[in-house]
Amino acid sequence: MSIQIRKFDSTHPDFKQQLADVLAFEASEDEAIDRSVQRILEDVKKRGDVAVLEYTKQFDHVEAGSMQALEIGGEALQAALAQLSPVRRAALQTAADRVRVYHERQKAEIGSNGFSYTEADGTILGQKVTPLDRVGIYVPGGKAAYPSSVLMNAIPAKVAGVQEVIMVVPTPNGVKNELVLAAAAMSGVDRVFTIGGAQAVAALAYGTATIPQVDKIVGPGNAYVAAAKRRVFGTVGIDMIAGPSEILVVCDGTTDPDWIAMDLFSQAEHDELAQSILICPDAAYLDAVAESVNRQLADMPRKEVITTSLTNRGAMIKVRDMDEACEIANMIAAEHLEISTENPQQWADKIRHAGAMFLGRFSSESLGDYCAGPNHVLPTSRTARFSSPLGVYDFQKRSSMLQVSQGGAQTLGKVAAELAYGEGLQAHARSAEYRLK
Ligand SMILES: NC(=O)c1ccc[n+]([C@@H]2O[C@H](COP(=O)([O-])OP(=O)(O)OC[C@H]3O[C@@H](n4cnc5c(N)ncnc54)[C@H](O)[C@@H]3O)[C@@H](O)[C@H]2O)c1
Ligand SMILES: N[C@H](CO)Cc1c[nH]c[nH+]1
Ligand SMILES: [Zn+2]
Repeated sequence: MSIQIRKFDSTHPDFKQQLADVLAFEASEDEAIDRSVQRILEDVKKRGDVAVLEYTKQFDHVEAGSMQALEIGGEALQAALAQLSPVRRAALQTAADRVRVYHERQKAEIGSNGFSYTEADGTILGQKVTPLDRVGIYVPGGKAAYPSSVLMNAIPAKVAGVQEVIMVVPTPNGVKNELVLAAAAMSGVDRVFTIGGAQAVAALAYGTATIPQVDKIVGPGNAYVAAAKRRVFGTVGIDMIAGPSEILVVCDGTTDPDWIAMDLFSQAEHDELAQSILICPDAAYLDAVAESVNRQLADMPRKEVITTSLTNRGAMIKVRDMDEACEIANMIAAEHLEISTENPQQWADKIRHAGAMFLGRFSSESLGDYCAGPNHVLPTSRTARFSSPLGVYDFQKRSSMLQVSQGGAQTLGKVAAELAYGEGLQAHARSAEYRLK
């Protein structure tokens, strides 16, 4: 099996259009997914647990007599943790500790006490920060199991002070991943249901007889999960659209081509719809990476997923220079951007849009996926132009606080009444005027 990754040259007159085509999902595929997700959401909203059980049978091949049978209790979670080998447990603990330290630092940086200030007349204005009451975390599980995603979702929620974290994770053919369950125990998840896809998102968003409705749903998933989150937004909060994984490598042509080929594989192996792109000013280097891709493919267990992903959604782009590479990187706004160059900071300074930036040859994206500390739940499909990594801030909300003194009511009352009359809103005006002396 060999891979032909499409090659592009930024000097080609149609390059902008070619790039747009590379970045777009097949529109028809997207619409078909959205239509089927809409049906599933409506059905779960109407029929609750019964519909979730049916879809779980259809998509995950798990037949359960009741939704309770799909809940994994606290004891089973603790047992999974206890049964890990010492080496694996230590690795999980190290990752969890590093993720916690990073998010505690983030919480300290963004603040959780709000603020207030007092004006000369005694009026107090400010903002109160409150953790969300109950959140749903989606942990993907269709093609691979993601213990690391349990940590990345649950730890910032608990650091923020969320009372109740409800996790959903599909278990295709009923196969439970012990490391996923152990990670749930380690990160303090409160309840776990083995359901996935749009039906799990619907159950969390609308609530069923068994699954409590949450305030917000966070976490990554495949295109069905992403479409479902998009549709339930408004009924519940969502963090972002974190769909099929993406990696963009900007390289100056001096990193070992085998390293870069493997970095491209690392995201391609997630999903047929994952996207891996390499940009470099050196055409010979792109050829060397293409050769390495085909040489190393033979050793990859997930060959078929990698091949489909790289063939359909992969790209190699020859650019004039590194400045142009950064411009294109900003247009792509990838989930992960590796800047594999000498002095990477000078190029990072030119990047405005990326979910996470990995600077220098030793910062492989995979370290961020598991244990470096920053969150691996990141915006995909160019939404890094306006979205941020999952963080403590996603599990907090803010309320404005106003305590107007009698003196303040005099000054503000006149201003408010004048503007209210201007808007034709009598009650607003009088409500302010009643408090004037
Ligand atoms: N952006 C991030 O932070 C991040 C992190 C980890 C993983 N990921 C991505 O998460 C995704 C995980 O995908 P996955 O498939 O392994 O697991 P998943 O849990 O996201 O999806 C599995 C579910 O998809 C549903 N499904 C599958 N085929 C369907 C169909 N034809 N119709 C309706 N529903 C269907 C099923 O309900 C199934 O339970 C990958 O794309 C990976 O790249 C992203
Ligand atoms: N790369 C994924 C985010 O796109 C996260 C992950 C988990 N495990 C391996 N990788
Ligand atoms: Zn990954």
